[in-house]
Amino acid sequence: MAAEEGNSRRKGVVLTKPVVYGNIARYFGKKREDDGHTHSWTCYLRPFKNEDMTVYVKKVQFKLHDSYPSPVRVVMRPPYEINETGWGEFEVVIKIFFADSAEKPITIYHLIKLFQTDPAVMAGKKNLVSENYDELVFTDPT
Ligand SMILES: O=C(Nc1ccc(C(=O)N2CC(c3nccs3)C2)s1)[C@@H]1CCCN1
Repeated sequence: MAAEEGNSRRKGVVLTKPVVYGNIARYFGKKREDDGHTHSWTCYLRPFKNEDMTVYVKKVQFKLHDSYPSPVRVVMRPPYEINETGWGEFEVVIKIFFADSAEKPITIYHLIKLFQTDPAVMAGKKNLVSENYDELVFTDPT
């Protein structure tokens, strides 16, 4: 009988990695003359608790709107974030690639939020924060 093929997956083990993703934004106070941009923003993927994500993340790709130069931005090391400016809200596609090549990449969709009714945010006196909590779940990890 052929020996059972070695399988390095740890059956029945589930690893959960809590993360936060989203953006902060700040109104310039007025439209920028040269390009019409009105806000600076940072789109990010962070661990929910302080931990080194490089243990299990190989790289994080942020796909911006095609009107941005080099819209596919790859971040190899923390902080996994993109700093940009703009004038409107659009969807960023965040794709997480894992150190374990057996793990398929995970895709997260985040709408860049710039506008909020809070007067301090509207006046550019306070950052807007738009973020979500999620958990990356690995079953039978290697
Ligand atoms: O706003 C929206 N889409 C946007 C896509 C890109 C935006 C932006 O802010 N920018 C492009 C970027 C640059 N262009 C040239 C150099 S960088 C600055 S906004 C939609 C339209 C209706 C509702 N939301």
